[in-house]
Amino acid sequence: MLEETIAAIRPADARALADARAHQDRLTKPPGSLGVLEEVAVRLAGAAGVSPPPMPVPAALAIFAADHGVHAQGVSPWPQEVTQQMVANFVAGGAVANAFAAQTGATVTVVDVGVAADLAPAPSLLVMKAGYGTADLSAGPAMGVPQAVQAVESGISVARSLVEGGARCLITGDMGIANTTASAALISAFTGKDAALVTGRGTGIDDETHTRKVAVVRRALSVNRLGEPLETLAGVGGFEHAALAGFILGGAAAGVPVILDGVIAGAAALVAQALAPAVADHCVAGHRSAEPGHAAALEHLGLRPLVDLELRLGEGTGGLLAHPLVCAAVRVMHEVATFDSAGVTEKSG
Ligand SMILES: Cc1cc2ncn([C@H]3O[C@H](COP(=O)(O)O)[C@@H](O)[C@H]3O)c2cc1C
Ligand SMILES: O=C(O)c1cccnc1
Repeated sequence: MLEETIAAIRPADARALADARAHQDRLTKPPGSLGVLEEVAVRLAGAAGVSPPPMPVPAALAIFAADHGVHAQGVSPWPQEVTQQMVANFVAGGAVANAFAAQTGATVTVVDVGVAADLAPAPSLLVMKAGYGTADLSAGPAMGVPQAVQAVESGISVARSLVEGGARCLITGDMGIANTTASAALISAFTGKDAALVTGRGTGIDDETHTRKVAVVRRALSVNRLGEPLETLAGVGGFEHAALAGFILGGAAAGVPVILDGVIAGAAALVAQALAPAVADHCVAGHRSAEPGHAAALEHLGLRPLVDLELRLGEGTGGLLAHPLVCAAVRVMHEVATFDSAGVTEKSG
């Protein structure tokens, strides 16, 4: 399933890109006046292979939840059980992600890919466990490569079934106490940036905890074999990173744009990009998180974030906030008159 998905991902279509740029310049506005939004619409045209690209509605958020053995190293101030408690909150509709999803009309699907407990069944909860939390990545591999592949394929199948159900835009979400530690390790491994530069304060840690977190990330990078993308993922990643990488690949393979959330999605997108370099053509960076590793990941992916509101929450919140902007960018391509059709005189010279 993974190989087939990778093989189905096409780079941006040059003809659709050129058509979209030309169309932007015929619309009744000074060329370039919509700034970054013009580039967003052009990117979506390239990804879809047609200009104008389809409207990215309806949108579907998938929140991948998992626990982390590295939590035992004291890298997060929050107890591990907050992961499962927040899953219950998502399915009850009580989290920030639910409020933002309602605001933009996105559906919310929660996927247990490795929470360290059995959760109460709920209609919006999919159980696709690759394990009950990862092993401590600072002591050895977080998971086996077969487990990583299983979680990646879970993400692919969630993307596929959301698209089969009518979704025309996928938004990434995550929940997993201590997952900013695994994110920093993945980002350091894939970008080559030093652990100290990409390790942030997650949910809010003091200086002493931050120093310990950087040391934990360094240890993770030295005790694990970092080679093939899946080996690196299995060594220092989390089950939600693996599933998110699959979700991103699955959306791209299905021809549907994927709006990335924050640092966890950024780390997962690096895995996806290492497996299928063209995948970034199908992604939109929803926002830039306050986590320093996120900017490093986006730079490596060649993506420019749409929103910068100092968010540091995850769950998909930054991706959800960007969705109306992406919709507006595409709507312009469908609905704005051209100079010819509206009888507006173009600039001279
Ligand atoms: C109540 C609560 C809700 C959250 N929603 C997302 N996160 C975010 O914070 C966690 C990562 O930060 P760290 O690595 O510092 O533990 C992840 O679960 C992420 O999704 C939350 C964290 C908390 C505490
Ligand atoms: O960038 C994020 O998405 C993020 C930052 C801090 C904690 N959780 C998530």
